[in-house]
Amino acid sequence: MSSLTSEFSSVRKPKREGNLTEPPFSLSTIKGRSCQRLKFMSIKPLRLDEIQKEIEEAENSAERANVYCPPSKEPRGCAPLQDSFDLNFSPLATPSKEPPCDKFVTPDNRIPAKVQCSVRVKPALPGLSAGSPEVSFRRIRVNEVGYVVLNELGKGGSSQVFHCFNPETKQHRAIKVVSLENKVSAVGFINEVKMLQTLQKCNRIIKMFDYEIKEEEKKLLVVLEVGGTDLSKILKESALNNAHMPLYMLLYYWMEMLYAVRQIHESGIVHSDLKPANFLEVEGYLKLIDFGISSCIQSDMTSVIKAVPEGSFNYISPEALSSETSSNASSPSFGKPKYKISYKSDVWSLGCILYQLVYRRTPFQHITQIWVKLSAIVNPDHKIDYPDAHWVPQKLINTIKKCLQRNAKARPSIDELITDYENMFHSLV
Ligand SMILES: Nc1ncnc2c1ncn2[C@@H]1O[C@H](COP(=O)(O)OP(=O)(O)OP(=O)(O)O)[C@@H](O)[C@H]1O
Repeated sequence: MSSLTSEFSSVRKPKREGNLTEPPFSLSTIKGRSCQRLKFMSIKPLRLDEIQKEIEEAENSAERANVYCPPSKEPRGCAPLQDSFDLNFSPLATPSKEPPCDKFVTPDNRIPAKVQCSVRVKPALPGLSAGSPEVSFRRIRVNEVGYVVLNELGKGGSSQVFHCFNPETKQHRAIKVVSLENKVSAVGFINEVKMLQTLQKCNRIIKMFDYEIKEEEKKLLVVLEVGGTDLSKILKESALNNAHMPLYMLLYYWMEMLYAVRQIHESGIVHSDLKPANFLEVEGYLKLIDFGISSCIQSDMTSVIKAVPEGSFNYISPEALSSETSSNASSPSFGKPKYKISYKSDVWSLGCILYQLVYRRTPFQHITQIWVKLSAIVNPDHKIDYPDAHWVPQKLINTIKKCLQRNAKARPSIDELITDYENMFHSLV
């Protein structure tokens, strides 16, 4: 953990929850991938997260059935009553049998329906008669601020996100609990915290209120504003309906994505992993989350060089898969592959998402063999299919075509896409 600690020490730790604003950082890192295995691949996807995630999820499914509980003082499951938060509600009726600690019971009044608490009978505690129920909550402490865990909001490769409640301030928060066991993905999460700090002034970026590294437990806890559904879940639901997404919804999501990405590009940041799961609905807006592999671009540059390909397979740009090698023999990177990522790489990913909003699949999703898929993405002779889509204006299909050009320079900028969108919108109303 020593290298991790030093990475983190460059990030100022806020004492208490508050508004975080820090100067930009210029760290470019890798997240969640196996560099060793990549050495043996002819086409090297920089990011094997999807595959790794599935394997890890399968391995850890039993463990993840339980919510996070700091291991130090309390046994997994129930905390002693005196440590519980006073939420000012009556305990539940005594259950006839002692339920297992991990079984949650949901009280039906005074607290939100989704609140989960554990109940066990423990006789002869001060103030409680024998057989009285002990009601305690799963809790998470971040920099001495206590939060009650309400329910799980989502999972990532090495993280769980919980809906939490601060009984003192009565505020709802999302707390991301990240395992730092894997040093490679830990670097990505450190990058994410730094990027989030940089972007706190932007209203289309998820708000981060606080964070803490629990070194002994090898956990990073990040306190965020609570969002609703992410765009991938919205798309899945819409696909289940077996109907096209209504045009007004489609345009709304497209506009929201453009405004969110414009904010990061204006801040000199390339996201590099734009996909529906990384756009979260918060109070009617779409906000960006997950900056694990994003990079700062210096003001006098237009691109950044990466050592390995990065991004999710169905949204990754051709340039993130095509390596160039340095021809300068005196350069330390001589002979090593380099991948040139620019703002236009995000535009490609946005084009893939817009394609998915229209056609309910991504442009290369039908190619199941991974290497065939990656070859198709980089191959200019592979023509992307644009079936008839009479339910959307042709201008929208043209926008997708402009975004999905293999020549990154030919793609429009975010500002141009916003102008296109506004013109199209005005012609529709
Ligand atoms: N602030 C939030 N409010 C509500 N839900 C959230 C919030 N943050 C994350 N989630 C949910 O949790 C899921 C996982 O979060 P996130 O993408 O940040 O994790 P990750 O570990 O970085 O993921 P990945 O492994 O894909 O990089 C999201 O897709 C989303 O559904």
